[in-house]
Amino acid sequence: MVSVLGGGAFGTALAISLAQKSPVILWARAPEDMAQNRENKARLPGCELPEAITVTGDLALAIKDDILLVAVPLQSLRGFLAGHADAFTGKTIVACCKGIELSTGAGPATVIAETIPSATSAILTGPSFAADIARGLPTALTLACAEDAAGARLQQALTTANLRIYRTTDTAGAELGGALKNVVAIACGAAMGAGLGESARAALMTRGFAEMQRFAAHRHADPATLSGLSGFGDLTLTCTSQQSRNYRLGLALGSGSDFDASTTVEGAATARAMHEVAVKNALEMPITAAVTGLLDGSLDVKSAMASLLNRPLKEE
Ligand SMILES: NC(=O)C1=CN([C@@H]2O[C@H](COP(=O)(O)OP(=O)(O)OC[C@H]3O[C@@H](n4cnc5c(N)ncnc54)[C@H](OP(=O)(O)O)[C@@H]3O)[C@@H](O)[C@H]2O)C=CC1
Ligand SMILES: O=C(CO)COP(=O)(O)O
Repeated sequence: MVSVLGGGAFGTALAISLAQKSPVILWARAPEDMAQNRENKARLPGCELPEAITVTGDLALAIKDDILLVAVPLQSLRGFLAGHADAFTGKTIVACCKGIELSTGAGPATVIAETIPSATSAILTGPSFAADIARGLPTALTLACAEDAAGARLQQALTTANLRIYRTTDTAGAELGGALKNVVAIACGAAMGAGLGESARAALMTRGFAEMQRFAAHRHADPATLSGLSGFGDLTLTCTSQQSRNYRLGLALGSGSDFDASTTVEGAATARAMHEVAVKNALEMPITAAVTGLLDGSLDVKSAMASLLNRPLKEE
């Protein structure tokens, strides 16, 4: 059986999809409202929880299962796993989060390996809005697991009628694609919010993808992974849809409107983390630098765009 740990939008959507096949435990740290109303009104309104889902706040009950999907934000992942390290010993842990840790520069697969070395670690990533999955719309994701046999088992276990899962052993590539596309989505949102137009967005997506490939090469990821669902696929979705919170943060920055600071926006911390790694390693990441400047208030969109346009001319 599969348990989903984390009662946010994505965890709830995955539980709803998996419940088509077998019973699922959905653990949340505040489960009461969801358990009572059979709906995650706060994070995924309008999606009824099927009977096959048991909502619980009892982590010991949820961790009894073999396959544990962990859907908490990346910056909380290490603390969450370390806080229950004994219970996670020897389990199969699939991180369902996207980002790079601010304190270490590590992605989710590395965080699992460092905190629970006895676990089999994997990542589930790719272009998918929680609401689409929960509504049963067709979605394709990437399951990355360094151990191919374990990856194949997870691929079978997690595929549902509407969730088609591809697999790879390149965990570094999969985690970087999912993390870095959020930074580019903030840049694209900012350009659109400031009225710079769709041609500017296409340029940012393309040159942002070049930054993603550069960063991934630095981490010895397979370039082919970046061209797949977890990289190019998710970049396309996130940079073009107002369903994306990263894109919406960018829109707010670009248009000078308010944004609810309690929203989960993985790209904000990831931009800062990437920028730090890039500076330390002399990696050329101008869009990431511009997004970091927008986020810390040291740049406005006009000067951020000027900083990109005024760089020395180069070959593509
Ligand atoms: N939403 C989407 O469409 C998709 C999201 N993702 C990824 O999924 C991950 C989670 O995002 P999402 O579900 O959307 O976010 P939400 O903001 O909807 O929910 C985050 C959840 O994480 C819980 N949480 C936060 N910190 C902790 C902690 N320390 N211990 C336990 N639980 C914690 C929150 O609990 P509480 O409610 O109690 O605060 C909340 O239930 C992100 O990395 C995101 O990039 C991936 C694909 C699609
Ligand atoms: O990762 C996602 C889509 O694949 C969700 O995007 P946001 O976190 O920007 O909402």
